[in-house]
Amino acid sequence: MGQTRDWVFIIAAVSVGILGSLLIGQFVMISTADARLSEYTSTLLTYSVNVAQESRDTLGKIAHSTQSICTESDLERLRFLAFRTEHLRDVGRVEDGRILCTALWGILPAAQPLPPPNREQRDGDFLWANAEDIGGYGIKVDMVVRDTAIVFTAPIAFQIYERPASDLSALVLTRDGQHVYRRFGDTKPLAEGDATQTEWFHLSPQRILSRCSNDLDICVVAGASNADLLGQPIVPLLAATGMGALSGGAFGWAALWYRRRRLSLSQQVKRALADGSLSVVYQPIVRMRDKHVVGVEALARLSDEAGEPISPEVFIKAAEDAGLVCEVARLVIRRALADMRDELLARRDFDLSINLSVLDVLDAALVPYLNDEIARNGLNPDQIVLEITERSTARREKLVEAMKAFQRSGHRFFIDDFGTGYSNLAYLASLPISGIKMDKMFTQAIGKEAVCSAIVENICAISDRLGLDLIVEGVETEEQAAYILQLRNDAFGQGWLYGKPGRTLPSTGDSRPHC
Ligand SMILES: Nc1nc2c(ncn2[C@@H]2O[C@@H]3COP(=O)(O)O[C@H]4[C@@H](O)[C@H](n5cnc6c(=O)[nH]c(N)nc65)O[C@@H]4COP(=O)(O)O[C@H]3[C@H]2O)c(=O)[nH]1
Repeated sequence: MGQTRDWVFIIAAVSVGILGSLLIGQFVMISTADARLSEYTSTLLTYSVNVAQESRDTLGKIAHSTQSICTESDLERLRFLAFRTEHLRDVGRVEDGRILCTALWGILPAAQPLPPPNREQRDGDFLWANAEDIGGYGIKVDMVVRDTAIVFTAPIAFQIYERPASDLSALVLTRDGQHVYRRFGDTKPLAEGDATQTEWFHLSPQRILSRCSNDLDICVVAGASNADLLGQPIVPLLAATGMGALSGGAFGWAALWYRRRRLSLSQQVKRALADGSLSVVYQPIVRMRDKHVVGVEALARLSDEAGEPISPEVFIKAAEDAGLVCEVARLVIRRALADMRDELLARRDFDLSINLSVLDVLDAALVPYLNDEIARNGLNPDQIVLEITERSTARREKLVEAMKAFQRSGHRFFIDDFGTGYSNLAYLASLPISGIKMDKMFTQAIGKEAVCSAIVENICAISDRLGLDLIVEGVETEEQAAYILQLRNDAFGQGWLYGKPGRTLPSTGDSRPHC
């Protein structure tokens, strides 16, 4: 059942991955198409406006001429104007709807009647698009007439736009769309389309964009039709699908693995609590100047099904997440008090340090539990040292209150892993503590990293000034011990130099490692 559910989850993740990658692919395609379309529309509009502006300027110059029309001097001026234009083929004169003369043809032997115009503009200009058989030569041409002036747009004026890329098309037209100046490519989809389709939320593969001139009655509606991922060649399509399937599958597998690992970790803690296989080891704490053992730290141990040890930092976190950490604390307290009972009773200067998580300290039922266990074993509460590592400042006030409850019962607190996380100096002042444990990362940097050595010096000096005991963690070499001792002669030490964590109590004063 569980396996079937896992497979369904993986298949769902693969499907989501494929869908996601196809969606991303489609987004990439449309944004690329939109960028091309925007560029194409802008350049075509600019070009069309230039052509129209040249027509208008030339018409203005001819219409406002004071010359009598089609006289030799008028023709000379027309030729001059025609010669200077870039996008016009010819310019001329009309009267009563007939062409009388042009710069190119001179005076026509017979005046040529104009066909009815396609459009009359508000400013009085008449427009013809593709007017046929002008001059009787079978020529198709675009023309504009103003008063007695006529200009003919050069048929090749838009030549560079005549053959757009196969997926592009465009219409150059008036703002109301009634008069089309030019068509490029297959403009059928443009007539049917919606010019807002380049908005990001339109995933349509047919992209349409419309832009208009601010000054002239000219707009460009352009379209790109190649923004369809599914219409692409099979290889990139398969590649996108494969990538999506792979990433979806990998994500699904990783999520399952993470869930299983977390589940199994908390289940292992639960089982170990039930069958008692969660064990406790003890590491000696010594007075560094004479290596006299003054106490032990109880450390919880858990192994996986293959017998491999699981780091306490990992399973304690899992226990915290699964709401089991208070049970772990009770088991460690019960075991450690029983294991160390004889030594604690025999030596009043011998302490037992127990790690508590913040959740343990906040657990109001733990104080009576600890007191009951101490009383049951006939021990002194001041021989029990509680170590906490504060990693969050969020519940500081509550934490201080809870710590005071333990303190009232005679227990002492040490801040563990001092120098990491939030256990800073300002924090020290606010906590009811007897001492600090300097994190092993500083000890192990002694003689190697100048910055850490400086921190060690400061920790030694400040703890001394505040009257706090100092336990130095992770002492592995005589050099580290010597360095600490010249800073604080009364420091306590814990580390492999004095003894590794072991199941049994290290014998008093013995500095040899216990494994
Ligand atoms: N490299 C090196 N390491 C040394 C040396 N001397 C001691 N250590 C290791 O340093 C850690 C000291 O414990 P901690 O700072 O309280 O840090 C502890 C403590 O925060 C937590 N922990 C362990 N047992 C318990 C428990 O019963 N309850 C709670 N809440 N936390 C626990 O897990 C942490 C890690 O515990 P361990 O893996 O046992 O790791 C232990 C110990 O094995 C040394 O010379 N060199």
